[in-house]
Amino acid sequence: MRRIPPYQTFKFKITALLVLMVMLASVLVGGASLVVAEREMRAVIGNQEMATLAGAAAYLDRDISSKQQVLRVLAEGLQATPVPHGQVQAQLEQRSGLRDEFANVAALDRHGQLIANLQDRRMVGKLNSHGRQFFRDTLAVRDSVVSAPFRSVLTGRPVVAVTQPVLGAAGAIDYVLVGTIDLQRPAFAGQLQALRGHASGKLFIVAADGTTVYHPDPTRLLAREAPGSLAHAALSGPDGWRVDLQDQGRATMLAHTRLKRVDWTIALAMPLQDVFAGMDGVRLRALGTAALAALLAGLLGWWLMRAMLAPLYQLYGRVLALGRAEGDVEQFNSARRDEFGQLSRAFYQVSRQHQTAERNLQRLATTDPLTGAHNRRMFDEFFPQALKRAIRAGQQIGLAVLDIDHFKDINDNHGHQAGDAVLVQFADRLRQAVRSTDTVARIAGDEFVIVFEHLDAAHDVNLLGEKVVAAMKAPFNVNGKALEVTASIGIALTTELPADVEKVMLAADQALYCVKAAGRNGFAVNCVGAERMLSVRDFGAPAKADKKPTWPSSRL
Ligand SMILES: Nc1nc2c(ncn2[C@@H]2O[C@H](COP(=O)(O)OP(=O)(O)OP(=O)(O)O)[C@@H](O)[C@H]2O)c(=O)[nH]1
Repeated sequence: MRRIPPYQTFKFKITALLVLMVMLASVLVGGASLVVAEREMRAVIGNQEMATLAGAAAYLDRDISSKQQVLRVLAEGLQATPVPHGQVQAQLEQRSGLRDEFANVAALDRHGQLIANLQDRRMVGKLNSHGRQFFRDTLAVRDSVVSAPFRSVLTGRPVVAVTQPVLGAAGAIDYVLVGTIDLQRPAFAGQLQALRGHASGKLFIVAADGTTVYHPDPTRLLAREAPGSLAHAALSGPDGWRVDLQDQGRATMLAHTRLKRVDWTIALAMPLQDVFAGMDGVRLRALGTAALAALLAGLLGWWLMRAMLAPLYQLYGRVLALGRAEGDVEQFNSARRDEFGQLSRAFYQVSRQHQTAERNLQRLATTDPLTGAHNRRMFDEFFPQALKRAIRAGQQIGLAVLDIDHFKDINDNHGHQAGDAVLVQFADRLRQAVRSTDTVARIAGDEFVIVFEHLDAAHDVNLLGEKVVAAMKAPFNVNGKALEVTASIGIALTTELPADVEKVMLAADQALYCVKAAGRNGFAVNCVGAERMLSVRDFGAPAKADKKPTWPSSRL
């Protein structure tokens, strides 16, 4: 039988299906978990960034607030003991702590004229800041203001200014103290840099008008941010974080919050790829786990399939053995309660039906349908073998050829059906007359044969002929009518003959011919017996009962 390629086997297909299903399930579950985890992680990271920014904003608010406080305390001191404008410079220089707090502290009279400058007293009188917005605002609100960032004329560095008006005795503004904060001073930049969190994070501060207050790239300081930039995005939305922005072609997470003391927004931008770098590893591990699970499932599936399909392979082996006539169909009558048991029992039933049909066919092929006796075909197969068996066993075998006398007349006078009924009864009587080991066959219309087996040498062969003749003595019952039926019988014996089928049959035929020639209704063992029978009839024995042959057999 043709061998199935391994990849076409049911086992392989089920295993492949199992592997695919496990992989699919792993990918689906893993993928869904990753999506959820990623979303959760975004929220966690976003909230972390917001907390960082809140800390940074609080730090800046405190810083500016403390600087305003320093100036306020200074202003209150100067108000308590008013000094002429010319001595303000000396007052400032006496407060050594001011240099730690500010890049520079200056004083402007009500017209914006520089009346004191801590960093460089030579500038006094040479500068007027009347046009500066923070100066005008301070005069307008009569209180401390924080300026927009600008480049200091005095230091050339980007700064913001914190102001504090000093009031005169009449309550009017006498002069304005201006403390500048260097936006590039290392302490300020260092603090903000430390707050940016992720290495690739970019922390920046932008004023409400779009001017950059702080940026890790010094060239961006004081620059106006264009619409579409991250700074613009931070200014345009409420405090919070988002992941839908691009920065230099890279998806970016932006968190931003407004300061309380000044109208600044502090923001932190980070490439999403860096934020979720850990997720790539998780993704890879999830994939690896899925592949490993699929492999294990495949191996387990293969092993399970082998174990589960073992009964099927056993069944297959039994069918093959049965095909080689090595097995018994009974072994398929399985008691298993599963599908394999069902299949085996179904095969068993079909095989049994097949066997029965075969036997019926065999029987039909070897049986005469009218009389139920064996037919010519069976006799032709059987007799040569019976002859051989008898010769091997050193036994005699007798072959009787029988012909119903004047059967044509029965047909003609009583009808064909009556003829059939005679044939059936004739066969029945023959079977009852002989032993069960003897074989009766109908070989032509009204011609029968009997094979007598297991005859020992001393057996009186005449008894065989007598038995058959006696069996036909009683009238036949045909449609309620009694009918006298006789037969002519020619018998041949093997011990007297060479073991040759043709010759045995010829001898029996010759004996039959002799009986017929002698007037029918009797038997002869070979020809001599027929002659004796003829002589009996010649002696005038008209009644059927008188025709019983009592003579000994002769030899050819
Ligand atoms: N009813 C019936 N008749 C059959 C059957 N087969 C053959 N016959 C008839 O049997 C008759 C046989 O006749 P024969 O053997 O020639 O002659 P017979 O009348 O027996 O004459 P003898 O043998 O010389 O006594 C024929 O008429 C056949 O048609 C059958 O199955 N049924």
